[in-house]
Amino acid sequence: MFSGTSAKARQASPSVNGTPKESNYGAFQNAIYQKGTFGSRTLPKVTTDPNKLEEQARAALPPTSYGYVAGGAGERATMDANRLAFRQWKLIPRMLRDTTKRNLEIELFGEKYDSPILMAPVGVQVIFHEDKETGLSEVCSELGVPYILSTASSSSIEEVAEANGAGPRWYQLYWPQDNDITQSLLKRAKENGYKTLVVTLDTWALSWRPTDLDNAYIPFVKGVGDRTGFEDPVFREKFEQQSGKTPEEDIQGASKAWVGEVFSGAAHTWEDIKLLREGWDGPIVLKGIQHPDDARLAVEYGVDGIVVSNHGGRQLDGAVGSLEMLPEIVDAVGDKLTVLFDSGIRTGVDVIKALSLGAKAVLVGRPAIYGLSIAGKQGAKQVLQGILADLDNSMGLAGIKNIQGCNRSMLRRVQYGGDVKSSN
Ligand SMILES: Cc1cc2nc3c(=O)[nH]c(=O)nc-3n(C[C@H](O)[C@H](O)[C@H](O)COP(=O)(O)O)c2cc1C
Ligand SMILES: O=C(O)C(=O)c1ccccc1
Repeated sequence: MFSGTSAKARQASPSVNGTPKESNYGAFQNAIYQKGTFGSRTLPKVTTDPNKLEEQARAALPPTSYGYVAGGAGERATMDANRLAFRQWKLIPRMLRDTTKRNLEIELFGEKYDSPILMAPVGVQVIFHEDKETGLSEVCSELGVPYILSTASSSSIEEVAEANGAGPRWYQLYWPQDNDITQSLLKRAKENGYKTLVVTLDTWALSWRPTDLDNAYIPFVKGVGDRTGFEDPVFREKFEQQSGKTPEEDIQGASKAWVGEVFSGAAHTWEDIKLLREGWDGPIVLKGIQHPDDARLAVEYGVDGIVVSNHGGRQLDGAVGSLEMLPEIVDAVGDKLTVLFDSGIRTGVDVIKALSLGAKAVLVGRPAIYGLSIAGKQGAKQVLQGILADLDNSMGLAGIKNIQGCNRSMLRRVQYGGDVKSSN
């Protein structure tokens, strides 16, 4: 694989006495050119073109898995809106600022991170590649990218912690109805070194997803992606008491019970945030916020952060593009809690736009999963490295030296949106 941006390599240039740590994500770009020009000509198996990635993944995957990751809700109007929202902001580059050396470091909840990119929680990764969550969390650790493990994972909380090793990891909660089960999940996440809790609010029921409906494809009713539940001591005990069987003896029954716990009702309300606090002393981040008033409520209820997200257009169709809401939300609460962003990030420039509109960091979903689908964990690593290299390079070209340099003075809102996709 290409060298250049491993955590090890970057440890060679730590920040000393407050001297800014220099990024070397650009080494990845150089390595690709070198290999192609002078080397074995083993060019990247995974395309560097953001507009071709989805197509490569389609060729690599069974139609059901492809439909699951690439699909969205309804007529995909929210998915389109996510990309169009990015097209409406353009960068205004600055010159003669000597940005040859950049620093991409950020701080979230008192912890330093190498870059403003996190791996979004994505469930059932085994349907994309056998490397699944363990493999992806391993390469995220190599890149210093925080890995957010989904409750709907196909690897266990414990296995992922081991694969992720010393890497930063967060835990995403699909919030069970039963508080005993919730507390048990929080305890396991905490014991296994997950530092921040991300509570997803927008998927208390699955949306109308035509591709999956036409394929009649829903992995977790057959036990795939249900390990978190099946292995949970409290869920097991309750299920066994009720059915007289272990989850393994009655996979269908246990799947139904587990899906019922996490995806079958909107019983939670703002007051319930207190229940989460009982079992979690670390930072709590609410994922799926789109309305400034909900952001204000998040402040009122004392959470530490939010992810401005519409779940990558996979939940409510016809919803506003996620980036569209970001500036308003930042204006409403940006100094009171940490605002993160996702839905539609495809390039390094997208990252600059989201940060310039006030997000402190962004989550990347589908692109990394396409990489995983095409070439396993190394494929996912290439995609994430590519976005990091593009971010680093584009910051330099725009005249931005560090993350603080990403601000609204860098942006112009335009009327022309252009196509959702362009090709060359
Ligand atoms: C296949 C797939 C599975 C997902 N599973 C989860 C999940 O288990 N939990 C969650 O909070 N979000 C989940 N998401 C949403 C992502 O965390 C993220 O919000 C979204 O992918 C961001 O949009 P993007 O794909 O355009 O980057 C999933 C997304 C995809 C594509
Ligand atoms: O598909 C999703 O978007 C998602 O969040 C999910 C829901 C259930 C299981 C796995 C992923």
